[in-house]
Amino acid sequence: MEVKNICCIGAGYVGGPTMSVIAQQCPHITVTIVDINAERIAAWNDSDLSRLPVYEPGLAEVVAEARGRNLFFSTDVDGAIAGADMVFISVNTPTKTYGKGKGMAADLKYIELCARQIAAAATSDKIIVEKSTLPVRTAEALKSILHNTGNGVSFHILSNPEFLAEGTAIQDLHRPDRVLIGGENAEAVQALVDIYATWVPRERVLTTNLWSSELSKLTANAFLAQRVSSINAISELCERTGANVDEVARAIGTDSRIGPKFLKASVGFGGSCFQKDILNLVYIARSYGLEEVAHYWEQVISMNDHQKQRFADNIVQTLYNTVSGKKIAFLGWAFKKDTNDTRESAAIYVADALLNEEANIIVYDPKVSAEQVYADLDYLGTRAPKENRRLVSVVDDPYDAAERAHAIAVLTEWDEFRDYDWQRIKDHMMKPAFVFDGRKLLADNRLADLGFTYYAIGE
Ligand SMILES: NC(=O)C1=CN([C@@H]2O[C@H](COP(=O)(O)OP(=O)(O)OC[C@H]3O[C@@H](n4cnc5c(N)ncnc54)[C@H](O)[C@@H]3O)[C@@H](O)[C@H]2O)C=CC1
Ligand SMILES: O=C(O)[C@H]1O[C@H](OP(=O)(O)OP(=O)(O)OC[C@H]2O[C@@H](n3ccc(=O)[nH]c3=O)[C@H](O)[C@@H]2O)[C@H](O)[C@@H](O)[C@@H]1O
Repeated sequence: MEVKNICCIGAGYVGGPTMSVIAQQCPHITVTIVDINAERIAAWNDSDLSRLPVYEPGLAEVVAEARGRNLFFSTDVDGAIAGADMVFISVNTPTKTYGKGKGMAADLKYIELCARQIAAAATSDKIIVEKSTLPVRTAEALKSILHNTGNGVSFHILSNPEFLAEGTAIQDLHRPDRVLIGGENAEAVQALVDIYATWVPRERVLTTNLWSSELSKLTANAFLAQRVSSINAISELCERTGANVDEVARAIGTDSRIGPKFLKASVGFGGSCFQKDILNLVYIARSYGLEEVAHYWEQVISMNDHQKQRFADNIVQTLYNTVSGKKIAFLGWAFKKDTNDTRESAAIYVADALLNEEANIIVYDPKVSAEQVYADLDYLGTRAPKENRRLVSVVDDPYDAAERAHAIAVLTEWDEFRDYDWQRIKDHMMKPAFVFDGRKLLADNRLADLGFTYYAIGE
């Protein structure tokens, strides 16, 4: 089965970069990425590459190479489905906000809509690839919809979860630790293996049954998040005992069974997926009556919520038990460095807790717009949008953020924060000049020697 035309439904953080790399690496395949969001598609087609809707180091170069050659962005979903041999589904699968499973289960309505649209638009046989992160056994539902509502053409369903991390998406896609493909039909599996094998060493392309592939994605995210919650739990103990969490992480990480990666203590993990996927795993376990399994994984989220809350609490307590009317400068709003994505960022929840105490917050983030900051706070619904705009301002110069601030809170580990003129910052702050480092980023900057009162997570 040779694939000549690929359609990807969903031009988001996954669909955009993933398909751009496939197009770059496979010039013989035409890749069309479609989305119902016309504004997003227009941004992907913008001749000014700095305006692509997703910021990822190296992405603009990949798009520049392939766009218009064999990579296309379009709103014509039906047309792209009809012309494709292989259709990737890469739409969002957020946590349900209503009905059964509210706050826990994945909302599969966008997936189902895609399946129905594929069934209606398809006039020839197709391979359908689940690229979105889905609950185990979703392929069964997809199969049922496709076979019962289609035009008599046949569909083979594959699971091909994506493991890229934001901020390093292009590097992760160029050199993945592994590519995972689950499926029942050997020919369909081979067709997708062949695409990846163009640039990924064959031994790194793993094939499994459908259900293992679907479940492996949720499991991978649960294990990764669990490591962050584990080191964050230890960070609190470090703060009480004089141990230093980075030293502990290094000491345990050199054990090859534990490994050094993903052991950086922080103000809490964010991002669109860790929490959503663990909640989904918990929901699935509970739906099979596996209460202990559900409870076990739930703790990863409880620890993360605790970490964000205690970071905010520490700021309030240290500032003499009141932040009312005080100016707190936030360095960073994105959920990690090198991305403009703010979904579930710890900064949102820390800000919310401080705003409940009537703090004034001034945000600086090199890649996040004021609009986005307000949208994130408004989405919580804790207070009126007008109130968020009264209490929070967003600036595009870090030194302006620090001006007359009572404290600085570091929420994202952007490299540039290390290189600031910290003496200049201190000179313009209220005294004592407090820094609360939620990323342990400035531990080597000798802020205490400069006269700051410096607190870092885990020391
Ligand atoms: N963001 C990440 O780093 C990763 C995300 N994932 C998974 O990938 C999936 C997609 O995530 P993101 O790309 O972050 O989401 P996103 O929200 O950035 O993009 C999804 C896109 O799908 C579009 N869409 C929804 N329904 C549609 C329809 N019926 N027809 C056409 N377009 C439609 C939306 O307009 C949106 O632009 C999720 O399941 C997520 O869990 C997996 C690995 C990494
Ligand atoms: O399914 C997904 O969406 C993706 O989720 C994560 O990727 P991502 O959320 O983009 O970024 P990570 O690097 O995993 O960071 C997640 C959060 O954990 C935090 N983190 C990470 C590592 C660490 O040691 N400490 C720590 O606090 C980060 O600051 C960030 O807030 C996974 O790493 C990807 O493999 C997966 O594909």
